[in-house]
Amino acid sequence: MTDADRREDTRESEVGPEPVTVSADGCSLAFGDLSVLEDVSLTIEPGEFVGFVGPNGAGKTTLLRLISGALTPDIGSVTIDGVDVHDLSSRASSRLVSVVPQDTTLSFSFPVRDVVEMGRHPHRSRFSSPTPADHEAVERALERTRTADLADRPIDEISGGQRQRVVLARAIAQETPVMLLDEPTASLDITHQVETLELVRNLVDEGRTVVAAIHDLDLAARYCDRLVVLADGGVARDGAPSAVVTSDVLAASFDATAVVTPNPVTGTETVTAFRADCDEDSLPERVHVLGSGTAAGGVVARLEAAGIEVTLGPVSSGDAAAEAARSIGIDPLETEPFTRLSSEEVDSAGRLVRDADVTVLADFVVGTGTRTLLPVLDESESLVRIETGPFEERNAGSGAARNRYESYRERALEVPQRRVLDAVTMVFEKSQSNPAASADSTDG
Ligand SMILES: Nc1ncnc2c1ncn2[C@@H]1O[C@H](COP(=O)(O)OP(=O)(O)OP(=O)(O)O)[C@@H](O)[C@H]1O
Repeated sequence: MTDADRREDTRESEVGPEPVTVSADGCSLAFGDLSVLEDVSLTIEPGEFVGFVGPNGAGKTTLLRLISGALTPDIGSVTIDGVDVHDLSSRASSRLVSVVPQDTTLSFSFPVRDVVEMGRHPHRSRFSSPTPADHEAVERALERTRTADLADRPIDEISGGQRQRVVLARAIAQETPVMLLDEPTASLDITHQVETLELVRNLVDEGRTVVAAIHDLDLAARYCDRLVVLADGGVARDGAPSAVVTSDVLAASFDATAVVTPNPVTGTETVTAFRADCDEDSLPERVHVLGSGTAAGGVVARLEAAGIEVTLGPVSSGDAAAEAARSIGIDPLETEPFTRLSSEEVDSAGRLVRDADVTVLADFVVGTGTRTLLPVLDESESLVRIETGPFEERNAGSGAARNRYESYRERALEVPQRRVLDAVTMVFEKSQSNPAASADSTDG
């Protein structure tokens, strides 16, 4: 054993067993004149899965590279379990931290198994052959990433997504207490995205500390314990996904118009972002939505995200639109399903329509519950309608009421169904085409 190896081994034993803590303390870094990170401090606790999120160019990769020791901060330091990463030999640091880079292109043509086996190098002394334990670790990593069937293929002859899983396998075979992943799901199809993040989650549950830059906020919220938003050179927000993935944070850090609703299946935050292509000063202040289902729910969410005051109803309790509205803090005018509206309910609906600058009919159904509502539409200054399926099917058997509704349909500005989530744009178009918004509006 050389002196250098002995020094490395001493440092390795100082680092201690897993799990470990990662800390960045007052880190600043500039590339020439471009300041990328300024005074960034954060601590990642042992066994935590932390996601770095933020707009393009915010410094997520740069911070990961600071943590891995590939870059040195101009000011500040990064420590892993109290040891400055720059005091570690490259071998010692490779036994502590594995990295899956954003660009997984490799400049050689080795078989996949050999690439994964490279993850074992930090565990062996130079020039020694792989041990049975090394072989086992490699096979386990191939299995866990479902790349065993690729093991004999040359790395430069597999797809980008397959290569990404192989590079993750190499990092797993490295058996480090800390893993740094830069966009680990970027080239993966939807099944492999979920599979990969569940695998990472398992690695975390086994005690590893994982930090990953992730663009997909829904996936980040679903799998990470904690999210750190990087923006404008610093940590803009740091906390549990539910505290970080909010429309306010997205507006402030990503300059995004977005609505955040609970995913109906996972219960975690789901982000729906929209184009910001309207002149906000010309938008109506208040819009009433009449309708049901995901069409009405989507319109409500979209308008609310644009800062418009939105009302909804009457809508049957339990309807998807009512649920969507409530999840973003809007109280709909709710009624019993399949029952005639009371005169009070019709009056309330009339008030909401009158008070709104624009009324949106979103998959409005002319049924027992809603036919008494039709006269209320006369109160509307400006109608927009969206139908995401055949009107005839939805309203089959509605008889005379249906004929009456047809006249309102004709008056309404029709928008194609694919634009349900462009509700702001269409409402904007309507208010532009009808600036006076007079009570006797007959345009359409
Ligand atoms: N080696 C480099 N030399 C000069 N500038 C660099 C270098 N690496 C990154 N930058 C710049 O630093 C800034 C941060 O880049 P970084 O890759 O860390 O951002 P990111 O948040 O990971 O972005 P993305 O989401 O697009 O992957 C960018 O403006 C980028 O152009």
